[in-house]
Amino acid sequence: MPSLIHARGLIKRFGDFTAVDGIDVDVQPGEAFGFLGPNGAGKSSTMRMIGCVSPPTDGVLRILDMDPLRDGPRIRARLGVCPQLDNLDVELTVRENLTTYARFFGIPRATARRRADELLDFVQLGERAGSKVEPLSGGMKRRLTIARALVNEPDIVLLDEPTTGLDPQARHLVWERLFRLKQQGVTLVLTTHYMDEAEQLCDRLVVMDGGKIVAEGSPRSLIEQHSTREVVELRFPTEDQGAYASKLDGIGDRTEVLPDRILLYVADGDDALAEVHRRSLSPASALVRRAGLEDVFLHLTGRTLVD
Ligand SMILES: Nc1ncnc2c1ncn2[C@@H]1O[C@H](COP(=O)(O)OP(=O)(O)OP(=O)(O)O)[C@@H](O)[C@H]1O
Repeated sequence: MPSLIHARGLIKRFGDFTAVDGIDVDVQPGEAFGFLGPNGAGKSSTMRMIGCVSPPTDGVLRILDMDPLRDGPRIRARLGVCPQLDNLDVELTVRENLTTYARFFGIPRATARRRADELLDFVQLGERAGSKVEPLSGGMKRRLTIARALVNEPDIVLLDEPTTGLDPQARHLVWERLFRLKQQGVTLVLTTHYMDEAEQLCDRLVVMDGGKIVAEGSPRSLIEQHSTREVVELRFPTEDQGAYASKLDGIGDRTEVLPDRILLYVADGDDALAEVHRRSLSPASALVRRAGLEDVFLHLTGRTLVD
């Protein structure tokens, strides 16, 4: 089966600046695929090319086996798009936001109304169908935007930073709905700079930095390839964490010195912490945790995902 999204050497330039620098991507039907990277990595620029609203500068891009330059409207009809900033119509009610959008796709009025009600139930906004958009919370607006993206029963749903700006409870509710969609076999393509979001939702992801893909794989395989199993986070009572780094020599595979803490990459965190104490070092705080995608990003780029 051909990939739903196929990119080779895909480039987006703005004047002299290269925002997306020759990336290769393949997304298969039913997959939840992620672009993980910090602000400015080129994720949104990539999504806009996939969404057929920004033409590639160079390279190959096929969406649903069509050419975005020639077949933009036909492709867009089969995409659901949830942009980074909610662009709901505040003049309309919650339900009208869906039924009006459905009209763009030529969906008959009665079908649109039925589908709108089903989708509002799905995103748990059924009781708000008749209310205006403005008083909804950020999480509700995001769920409504997701419902709107599903109105045309799309083959691919594009979500640009689906939970940025939401509080933890609202994020979990969005994740839970997206997980349901995934279980229904909907192909999800999302961008995020939250490693927990990528770990929760993505079957496969690419890590982007400076317009390039620096790694690709499932969250688990990326962590296995680029990190030890556990990490010990040590905070020493000093302005200069680096002063302690040499005292930790030989503990674990690798050490990362951050402005506010030192990370020890180790197979067994408790053993490593015991060794720290044997060396008579007294960190102000010590935490043993499992390695995650943040550690992968730090290892590959020397930087953290969220500054
Ligand atoms: N229309 C534009 N004109 C000029 N530069 C742009 C334009 N759009 C994006 N850029 C630049 O391209 C780079 C990549 O931006 P992009 O929005 O794709 O990154 P991102 O990974 O999605 O980050 P964010 O999370 O901030 O959206 C940034 O340096 C941005 O300033």
